[in-house]
This record gives sequence, structure tokens and C-alpha cells, in this order.
Amino acid sequence: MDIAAVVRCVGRCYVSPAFGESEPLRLSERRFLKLCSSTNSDPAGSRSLIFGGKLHRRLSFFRPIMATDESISSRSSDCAGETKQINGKQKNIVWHDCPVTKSDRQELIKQKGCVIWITGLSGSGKSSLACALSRALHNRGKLSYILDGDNVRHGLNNDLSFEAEDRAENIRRVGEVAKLFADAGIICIASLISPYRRERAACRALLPEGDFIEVFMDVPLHVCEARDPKGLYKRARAGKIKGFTGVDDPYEPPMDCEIVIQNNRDKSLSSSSTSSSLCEMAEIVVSYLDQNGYLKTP
Ligand SMILES: Nc1ncnc2c1ncn2[C@@H]1O[C@H](COP(=O)(O)OS(=O)(=O)O)[C@@H](OP(=O)(O)O)[C@H]1O
Ligand SMILES: Nc1ncnc2c1ncn2[C@@H]1O[C@H](COP(=O)(O)OP(=O)(O)O)[C@@H](O)[C@H]1O
Repeated sequence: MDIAAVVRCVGRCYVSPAFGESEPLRLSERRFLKLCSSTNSDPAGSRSLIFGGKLHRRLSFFRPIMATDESISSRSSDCAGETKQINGKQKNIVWHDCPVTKSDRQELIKQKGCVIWITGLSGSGKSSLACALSRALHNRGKLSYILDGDNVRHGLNNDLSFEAEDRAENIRRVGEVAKLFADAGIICIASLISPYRRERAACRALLPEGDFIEVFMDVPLHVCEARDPKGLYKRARAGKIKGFTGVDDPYEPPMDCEIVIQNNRDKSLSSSSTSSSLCEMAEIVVSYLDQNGYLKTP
């Protein structure tokens, strides 16, 4: 491994607390190489970096910023990113900024990344609205992606139950992923029951002001229950599902959200009428996005 190349590429790096220094340090190539050759032993094991012949095996503390020889050689000084320390449980993790920014991505796809957070009871029409909205945006040439509660629970969140603590974790993870999508410049549509105000507020707080757009599917329980497309309310009423939202688990409606949709039509309506009402609902959200500048380069 070419250490000089590492230093040139990284430019600015942070010394791990394993070195006994916690403050960011700008290392010159000479100082870095000196550090490499001098830091070779520590009786307590806290300075256990051994450089020289086995150098490459001992550089794991730099992994977030140095990666492999191959990736290093492909970087040039004008494309190098910035690192900074973060707060959190993981003391030795550093953030690496990329010079291609959110603004660059938004300019490329001519839209502003945001999160449309659709909340409501099971059967209130969250997934239907998410799909209709994604279609409406697609037709306008706008890039969106749906994170549906049911779907995400098939993969990323397949370790989570419907206990309160797991629902909170489900919402937290989806909030974090949605934030990444928004950072990519994408209009991320998250559709999950997300029954708790506190967790929804925490997801809102992850995003810049205005970029979290909460949509409440305001549908009475009896309408959702009459629809019961998956037969889950029936099973919950029969005691076969415990802790079902609206039946024996709480749902806290938003008190101050951006959009309220009253999707009260019952299931006896024809499918063409349902789809036209879905188009109308999607259009409400599209208009909001349009009026607030999300459908053009910011
Ligand atoms: N106990 C219980 N309570 C509520 N919902 C249940 C439950 N068990 C399974 N399901 C099915 O899971 C879907 C909800 O998943 P979510 O991830 O959106 O829920 S939550 O936000 O974590 O509360 C939900 O999907 P939707 O009907 O689309 O809302 C149900 O199909
Ligand atoms: N506007 C509407 N009119 C009539 N039925 C609807 C409407 N919106 C949704 N539905 C129906 O309600 C059921 C639940 O919708 P869904 O989108 O799966 O809700 P959720 O994702 O909130 O559980 C589905 O059978 C769907 O076709």
C-alpha cells in the first residue's frame, strides 16, 4: 500500500482515540509517516498500531476514509471528500462528505427531494394513495420511491413485531431511509400506519424545515373495517391477532399535519370510481408539491 498516496488523497484526517488524541488533526504527509513508524507499541494495548511490514493490516481505523488502493488511485484531489466527527454511541466513526451535493443531484433531476409521510389506520388507503401519487409524479417526469410499511417489513424490518417498541423502531428506520432518499433528490413516499405522534415528529425532525410533508388518511375506523381487504380486522375482532391498531392498540391522529385526506368512500363503489377518487387524492398532494417548489430545481 502506498501510504503517501493515502495521505495525499485523504488530506485531512482524524486520529483515532486509540492514538490518545480525540481532536481533529490535519496531518502532513511527513507527520503521518512519522506517526506510522513511531507508533509501534503500547503496554496497555491502546496504541497497538504496528507499522512497517504489516502496515496495511493495522490501518483499519482509517477504513471509512481510505478504502482500497484501487479506490484511492481513482480519486483525485478535486474529488476528495471531507470528513468530520459525529456525535453518537460510536466514537470512532467519522462522516465522509462527498463533493457531489444534494443540490447537484436536485439540479440533475430537476426536482427537490422530500418525504411524503402517509399515516393512517390499516385500510385507510395509504398504499393506494402512495401508488397513485407515484404514478402521477412519474407521468410528470418526477422521480419518486415508495417505502411501504408492509413491504419494508418483508426485508429491512423483518425482525420487528407490532409491539410498541418495535413499531417505534420500524418508524425510526423508515424515517432514516426516507431521509437518505430525500438527500438523493428523490420524492420519497413513506406509507405506514406510524401510529405514534412522537415517532412521526422524530422523523420530521430528521429533515430540513418543510421537507417532511405529513399526509393523514382521515378515515373512520368503521370504514376501514368495512373494507378489510386482508381480513385482518375480522381476525383481530376474533382475538386471533393481538394488538391490532384501532382495535386493541392505539392510533394517535396528527394534530397539525400538512395535508388531510378524507378517503371515506366505501368498498361498494365501482373500481373506476375508486380509481378516480385516488387520482383526485394524488392530485391534492401533487398540487401541494408544485406550489411549494418541489417539482422544479430549487
Ligand atoms: N397488529 C397489527 N397492527 C396493525 N397492522 C398489522 C398488525 N399485524 C399485521 N399488520 C399488517 O401490517 C401492516 C402495518 O405495518 P406498518 O409497518 O405500517 O405498521 S406500524 O407503522 O409499525 O404500526 C398493515 O398494513 P396496512 O393494512 O397496509 O396498514 C397490516 O397489514
Ligand atoms: N378512495 C377509495 N375508495 C374506495 N376504496 C378504496 C379507496 N381507497 C382505498 N380503497 C380500498 O381500501 C382498501 C385498503 O386500501 P389500502 O391502500 O390497502 O390501505 P392501507 O395501505 O392504508 O391499508 C383497498 O381494498 C383499496 O382498494
